[in-house]
Amino acid sequence: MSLTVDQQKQAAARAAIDYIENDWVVGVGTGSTANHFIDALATIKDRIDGAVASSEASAQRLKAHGIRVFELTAVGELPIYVDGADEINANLQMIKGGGAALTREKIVAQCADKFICIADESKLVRVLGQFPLPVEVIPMARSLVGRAMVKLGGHPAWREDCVTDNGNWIIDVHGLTIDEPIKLETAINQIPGVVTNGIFALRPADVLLLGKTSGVEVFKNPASAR
Ligand SMILES: O=C[C@H](O)[C@H](O)[C@H](O)COP(=O)(O)O
Repeated sequence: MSLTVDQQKQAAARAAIDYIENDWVVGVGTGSTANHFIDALATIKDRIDGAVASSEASAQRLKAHGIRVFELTAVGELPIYVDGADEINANLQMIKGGGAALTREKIVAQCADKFICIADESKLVRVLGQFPLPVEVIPMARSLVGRAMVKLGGHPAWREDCVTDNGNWIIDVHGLTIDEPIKLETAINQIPGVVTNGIFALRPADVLLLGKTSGVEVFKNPASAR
């Protein structure tokens, strides 16, 4: 058996189904790996109550499968959140937002008791930052935030063709070596006009289901009690 990258994503997504208990409302992420998870969730839709989506795209896909989609405000807390990542390190800290859904993803993840990251093996890195760091900004703050990112050692690029589900813009910051993810996540979020940035270190994943060419490997966050 030698799984392709897409098969690795699908295998990780299917493995996440084992963590879903009856009558749960499931927090659902965004992206190609999360799409595999939504498709897998459809196979057990009769034993769950529904889902909370982290993007309009995921909400549409869930609804197309006949899965009930709740507003987060109607549910409050969630037992679980399942999502992909652009990069993840050994502490299960991540870069997310390649699909511009980072802010809603961070909000839904924060409401979840357990965060399961599903990813193909290319996403596992030693140090975060090879993938350009997405930062969601209020449009009028784009230049201000860009200059601040240069001071932090990055090379910002405006994702010109992108408006987020929240009506904001994305700056992708290249050239960062993120040795201290919590520190940088916190620092960037202090810049006026930043909605949030794509470092998920203050709230890392609890479990990583990593699809590899040989199958799925499970990593547990040693710092997590969940
Ligand atoms: O905004 C998008 C999300 O953070 C995704 O989870 C991330 O980009 C990974 O996407 P994919 O599963 O397509 O690699």
